[in-house]
Amino acid sequence: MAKINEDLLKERKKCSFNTAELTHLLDGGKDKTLERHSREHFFLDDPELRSKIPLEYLSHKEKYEEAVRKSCILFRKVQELQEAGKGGIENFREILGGQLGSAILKDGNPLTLHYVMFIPTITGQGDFEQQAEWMHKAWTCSIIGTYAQTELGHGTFIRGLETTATYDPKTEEFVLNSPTLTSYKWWPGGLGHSANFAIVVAQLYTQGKCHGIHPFIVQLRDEETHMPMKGIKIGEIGCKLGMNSTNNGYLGFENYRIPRTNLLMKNNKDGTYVKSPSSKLTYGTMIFVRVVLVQDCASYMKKAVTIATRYSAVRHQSEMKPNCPEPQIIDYVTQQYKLFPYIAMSFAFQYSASWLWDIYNNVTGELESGQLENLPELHALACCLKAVGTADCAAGVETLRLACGGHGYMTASNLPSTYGLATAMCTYEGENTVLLLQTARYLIKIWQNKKNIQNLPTVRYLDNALFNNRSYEKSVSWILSALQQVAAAKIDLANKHINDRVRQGKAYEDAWNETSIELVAAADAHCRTFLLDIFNLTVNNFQSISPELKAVLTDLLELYAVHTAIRMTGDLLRFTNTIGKDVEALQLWLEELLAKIRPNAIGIVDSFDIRDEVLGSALGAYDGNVYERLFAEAQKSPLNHEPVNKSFGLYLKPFLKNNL
Ligand SMILES: Cc1cc2nc3c(=O)[nH]c(=O)nc-3n(C[C@H](O)[C@H](O)[C@H](O)COP(=O)(O)OP(=O)(O)OC[C@H]3O[C@@H](n4cnc5c(N)ncnc54)[C@H](O)[C@@H]3O)c2cc1C
Repeated sequence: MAKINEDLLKERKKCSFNTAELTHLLDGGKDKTLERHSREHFFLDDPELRSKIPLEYLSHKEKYEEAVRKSCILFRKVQELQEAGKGGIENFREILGGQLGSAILKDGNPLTLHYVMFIPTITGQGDFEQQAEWMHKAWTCSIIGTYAQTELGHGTFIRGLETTATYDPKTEEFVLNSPTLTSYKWWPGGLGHSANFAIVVAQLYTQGKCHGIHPFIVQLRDEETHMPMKGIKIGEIGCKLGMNSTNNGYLGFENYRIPRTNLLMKNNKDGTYVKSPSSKLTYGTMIFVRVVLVQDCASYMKKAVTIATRYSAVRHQSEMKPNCPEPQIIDYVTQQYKLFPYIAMSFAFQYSASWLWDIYNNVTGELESGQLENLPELHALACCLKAVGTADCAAGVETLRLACGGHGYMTASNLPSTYGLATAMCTYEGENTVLLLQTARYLIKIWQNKKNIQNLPTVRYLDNALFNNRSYEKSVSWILSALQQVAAAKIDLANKHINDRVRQGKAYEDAWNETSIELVAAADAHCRTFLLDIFNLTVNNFQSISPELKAVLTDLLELYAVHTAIRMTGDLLRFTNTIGKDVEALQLWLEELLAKIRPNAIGIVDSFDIRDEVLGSALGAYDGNVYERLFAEAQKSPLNHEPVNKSFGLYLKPFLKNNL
């Protein structure tokens, strides 16, 4: 093993708790940690899954080809695990998500949609015969699918999609068409050149009537030659801010015929179809993906914060006192403020994600037995957690990148591509503002009718939070109560403004739109109370952990609470009993917590136990040999493989000589 940087060695000695204890707690037990290690060993120690040349130096085409090569090996290995009886959802979670997935395929996986959307949609929306026909082929990867919903002209508003599927009773087929340029499918991952099948969402026409959007299974390419089928116009959409190997594609149809049985829904022979009684079941897949995204937020945040915190311990800069040695940058309080709140936030995301996961499983169980009452509450919560989680994660990764100064701007820090992955999450699977408005719609409904509110655990607090008015005290419970009061007041005010506007003669929809800035803020505040509430409950419920670890987790909980409160200072002053003196007290408390966390910062990020291959960063490796690693990475630049580049002879030399 390489020599460990002296500063990191000292930091590790300072740590007041057992890092392995925290690792096991985060993994859900020692056996889970061992299971994760064995999975990491299985994937990360396979030389075939390493790239010989850093992705950044490959052309767009080469990046894609390398990603397909690795994806195939990756999924073959998953199949191997399944055949050995070691299959489980965790393998898919890890290799598709923020840990192993982004370590092996830094710029995205062109086959992800096959597992994340194609298979779940067939499971969720195909009838028994359709599942029998397609699931085996899909699971064994004899076909590769994607999910084609978004079009050039419409993403959020799916009822506005323009692709048509017109039933032809003579041949018992649907005829697919893209009547306009804006009706071209645009964005689906893997659609460009990877998938040969897709779930296509299109407007269903039968007997001259439109029945709205429906999902169809559509073959895109020949299973042998991979040539596009006749009537299919297909390609890749081009370069993006990040995720450049996910092969996002476009797709158009010209009188393309598919069998009637490819409509994913029970429909009878003559095409007069019967709508599924429980279309709400499709919410299940959407909620599932959002739960996974909140987990990914925790993963990306842990990665970024590990990189930036280790780097901050190794990096020395400037003088704090004249003629004293340059301090580690982690000793600047402004630096601590850029790092530690995001360490705390990783915990908040992880705890809320696991809470959401448990509730999701309960509600899915209820759905199967026909109970739908708890679905709206879960849906509202999943929407706002996805929106607030991804927005905070993207902003956090960017803050952490800036915290690494110039070196954070290097792709070798792995912070730029982590940002690319994080910020994409703000848009896909429901654009964030739109999702917050969906949560707001639920909150307004609850506000207007509080009859059953005590049976709804995530909104129960709204019953009387408007009157909390607790005088300041230095406790998480006070902050929670104040945040709840803010959320309630914002919902109340937005509700009042909608009603005022309606009273002035505005249509409800216009009143809603005119109030939507406030509605989004109300949903955001509601979500932040939830994140803090769950963090608080989780830490308080830990029974069998050591007092040293409990103390660290309490520091992080308090930091998360105070940081949230300070970010909402204006709201606290406006809607609660808080006065200027209390804000000053909060600020002092924040500074006190930063100082308390300082000696344990490296220990905490070490406990995340993220392998160097997953961090993929010259700045964040366990050994802290930042400068050596940066130098080694620079040597990989193809420009450094020859002492003089040909552009000298071609352009520079004539230019220099002309200027003589
Ligand atoms: C990396 C990436 C991968 C993707 N992968 C897929 C995929 O595999 N399959 C697929 O089908 N799609 C995919 N998409 C598309 C994605 O689902 C859409 O981009 C997303 O749903 C947002 O829709 P939009 O682009 O039409 O944005 P728009 O809806 O046009 O949003 C633009 C702006 O309008 C605002 N806006 C829109 N509607 C409202 C409203 N009702 N109220 C207030 N404001 C509103 C939004 O807040 C936003 O600010 C992907 C997108 C990205 C970035």
